[in-house]
Order: sequence, then structure tokens, then C-alpha cells
Amino acid sequence: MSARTVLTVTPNPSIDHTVELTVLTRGEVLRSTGSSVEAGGKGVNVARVLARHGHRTVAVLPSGGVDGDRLQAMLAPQQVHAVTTHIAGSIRTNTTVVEADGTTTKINEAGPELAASEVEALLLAVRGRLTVDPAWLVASGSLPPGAPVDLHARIVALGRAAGVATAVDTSGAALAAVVDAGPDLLKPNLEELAELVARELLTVGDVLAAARELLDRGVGEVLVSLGGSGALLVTARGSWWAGGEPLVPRSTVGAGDCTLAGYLHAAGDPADRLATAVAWGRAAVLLPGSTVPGPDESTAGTAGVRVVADPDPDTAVKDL
Ligand SMILES: Nc1ncnc2c1ncn2[C@@H]1O[C@H](COP(=O)(O)OP(=O)(O)OP(=O)(O)O)[C@@H](O)[C@H]1O
Ligand SMILES: O=P(O)(O)OC[C@@]1(O)O[C@H](CO)[C@@H](O)[C@@H]1O
Repeated sequence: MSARTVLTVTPNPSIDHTVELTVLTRGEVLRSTGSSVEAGGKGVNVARVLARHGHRTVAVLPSGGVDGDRLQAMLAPQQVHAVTTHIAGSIRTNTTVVEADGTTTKINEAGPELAASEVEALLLAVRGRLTVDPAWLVASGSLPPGAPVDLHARIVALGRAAGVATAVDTSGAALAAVVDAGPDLLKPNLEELAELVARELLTVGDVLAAARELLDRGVGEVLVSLGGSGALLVTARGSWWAGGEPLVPRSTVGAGDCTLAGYLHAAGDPADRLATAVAWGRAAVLLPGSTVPGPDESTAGTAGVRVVADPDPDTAVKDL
């Protein structure tokens, strides 16, 4: 990617609290083997990992309460330029429990209620920052209570009006509401895509068909992350799968954000970009909590990554 800025928007940022346990047993007093606290939220993570790879990044997010101040303080040393809009509520804390075998359990709070004026202030901040002519505008994550379900769609519309490429990673109703806004890139995971098209996606062919439905509705490219099974990229020019041997994760939190960031970072043809996306995702799962990889770790993540053009539609996703 060029040296131009990447602008991310995270309507529902978080403090990410990660606790490591040997085994999670309900109803017991458990002693953690490790813990960490990091700035989180999907767009924040995209900005953090791109900043670690030398990109100029601007992260737009609402901030309020003591935890809003903490979040900003955590971001300050990470070379992410945070543009915050003040809200009356307090930023949420999301908790992750990671067991020794890599099983990750996540408890995400709903987030603070946003007033209509706070939503407008966030959109105004995005519009203001689009004047820096970013290479990408990335809108990511869930919507907090009070935010309109089409908030990501409105962010995409702002990007389109400014001639800036847009990427979106969200879920549920917010994902359903953004498709027809025509983002240049959509990054659902398998479950999110299945929910969007309201059917099971068991084979590569099922995933390709679902992704092509989105292309038909005006989405530019679809990058479907498949957890330990890698990722599929579907564009008007073709389809590609990339992946490697499944890893035992230290924490999967943020792996999808690093995948998206790797795709935006990489230059070259679609296969190269997908390989980089998968490498960054693999690097992320080997790091604790919401820690994002730096260049050495991302490079190490490329080990054993294969790319297949026109993957066999009959292959079961679980066999990739
Ligand atoms: N167990 C694993 N082994 C190897 N790679 C993995 C594993 N889990 C995830 N990855 C890598 O990380 C990428 C993103 O994972 P996933 O599909 O779980 O993202 P996600 O659900 O969007 O994650 P999040 O929302 O936590 O950021 C995958 O495409 C893959 O490259
Ligand atoms: O609740 P959302 O907005 O869907 O997801 C929020 C979140 O789980 O996503 C990031 C990992 O992708 C974390 O930093 C954060 O806690």
C-alpha cells in the first residue's frame, strides 16, 4: 500500500481485558496464569497493527468516562493518531478467557448508549478526517446502543462521496445494512457470512456463492476469514484460498483485524495480498490477548502459507 494514511472508525471501542487460565471451569474459583489489558475494538486494532508496520493511521472513535481516558492513554504510545469524540457514557470493557489449549471465550459488553448528537459528532469527525485523502477508510466492529443500524453504511457513503476506498468488518444487522452501500471490501468471518445469507456454508462452493451474491449487490471484494482454515478471497476476477497448518492459538482476539490490515498493507496481485492477510492473521493468534504483530512476527507468519487459485468448490471448509 502507498504511504497514504489509513483512516479507521470504531463506533464501539473497548478496553480488552484478557485472562489466561489452564482450563475454564464454571462455578469454580480459578487462578489466572497471565493477564493483560489493551486498547481494543476492531478499527482500533486495524490501526494499531498498520502503525506497527509503518503506516500513518488515524483512528476515529467515541470516548467517554475514565475508561475512555485509559483507552486514549494506551493508544498514545502506539503511533496511532486517535481522533476522539466526547460521549457522556463510558467505554466498555470486553473480557477474554484463553485456556491453555487455545480455546478462546469472549464476553463483549454492549457498550455505552450513544445519543443522536453523539452519532452525528462521530460522522462529522470522519468527514473532517477524509480531507487527509486516506488510502482506505475502514469501518469496523459492532454498533453501540443508540447508534443507527446503518451507521457503517453512512460511513461508507461518506468515503464514496470523498472518492476514498472503503472496507467494512462488522456483524449481524449492521453487516446486513452495509452491503447495499457498496463497500470496496467486506471482511466477514464464516459465521458472519452464513448469518448474512441465512444458510449454512459447508463447502468452498457454498462460501463462493454467498460471496458472489454480495458482489452482485455492489460489494467490490469479499475476504472471508475461516479461522484455522485460512481465508477465501472472492472478487470479480476470480477466487483464491490461502492457509496453512492450523496453529494452537495463544489468543485469537484481533486475528481477523490483522487479516484485514494485512490485506490492505500488501501490494501486488490478489494472491499475494491474500497470502499477506493470512500471514498477519496467523501471526496474531500466536500473540497473547489483543496484541498485534510487528513486522518480524508478520514475516514469520508467512511460513507454510499456501495460496490456491480457483479452489475446488466441493471441498468442505473444515477440510481446507
Ligand atoms: N487456529 C488458527 N490457526 C491458524 N490460523 C488461524 C487460526 N485462527 C485464526 N487464524 C488466522 O486468523 C485469521 C482470522 O481468523 P478468524 O476467521 O477467526 O477471524 P475473526 O473471526 O474475524 O476474528 P476476530 O473477530 O477475533 O478479529 C484466519 O483467516 C487465519 O489466517
Ligand atoms: O463487539 P465487537 O465490536 O464486534 O468486537 C469487539 C472486539 O471483540 O473485537 C476486537 C477483536 O476483533 C476486540 O479488540 C474487541 O474486544
